[in-house]
Amino acid sequence: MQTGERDFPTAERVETAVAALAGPGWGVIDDFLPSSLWQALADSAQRRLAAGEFRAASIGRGGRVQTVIRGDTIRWLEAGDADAAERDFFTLVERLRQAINRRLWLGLLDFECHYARYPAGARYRRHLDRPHRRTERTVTLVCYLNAGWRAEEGGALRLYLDEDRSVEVLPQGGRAVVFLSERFEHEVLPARRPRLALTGWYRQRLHGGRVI
Ligand SMILES: O=C(O)CCC(=O)C(=O)O
Ligand SMILES: [Fe+2]
Repeated sequence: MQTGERDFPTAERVETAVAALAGPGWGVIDDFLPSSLWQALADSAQRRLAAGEFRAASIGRGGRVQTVIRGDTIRWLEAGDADAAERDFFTLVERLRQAINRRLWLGLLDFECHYARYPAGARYRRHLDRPHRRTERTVTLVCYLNAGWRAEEGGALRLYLDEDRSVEVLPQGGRAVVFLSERFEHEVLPARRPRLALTGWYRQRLHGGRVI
């Protein structure tokens, strides 16, 4: 951590995320990232976008680009070329990883994440991040990087809780959503303005295509 202010999320917010996963399996945590950090991350994303580092996202493993299903462009974060804000983010997600493992025994080994930018009108249709345990992805963490988002701008994450219930979460800067990747289908609704997020997954080990 570089500054006291970046020393987030506080133990309380980490605890909220862990309790959400242990209880309903999902949760929304406002101000999970302090404004200094999410704004710095938004700047980093814009810089990487301007440098041409984003690519159209594909579907599934080695999948094809299908913008009807998924219209965002992404840039994976790499520890090797991370800037100061991105390194702070890695420190925070490591803290949460350890807290989850202590409480939930999920055996999370690591974390992969990318920036995702949805141009106005783009969406990501209903899907599961971990279909049939075929991927290592166990816990999804999405952190939003958008200043002053208004409800009428759309772009909510719709999370399907069960057969008849869903919640819609606006991509407000600093807000995080966590959920168990194999349990909750979700979709990104189209927005009226570009929508930026840092999306990541804590992973378990896969062995012969199955989790051990
Ligand atoms: O940006 C979001 O709210 C969710 C993105 C998502 O579902 C994904 O990248 O798998
Ligand atoms: Fe997803």
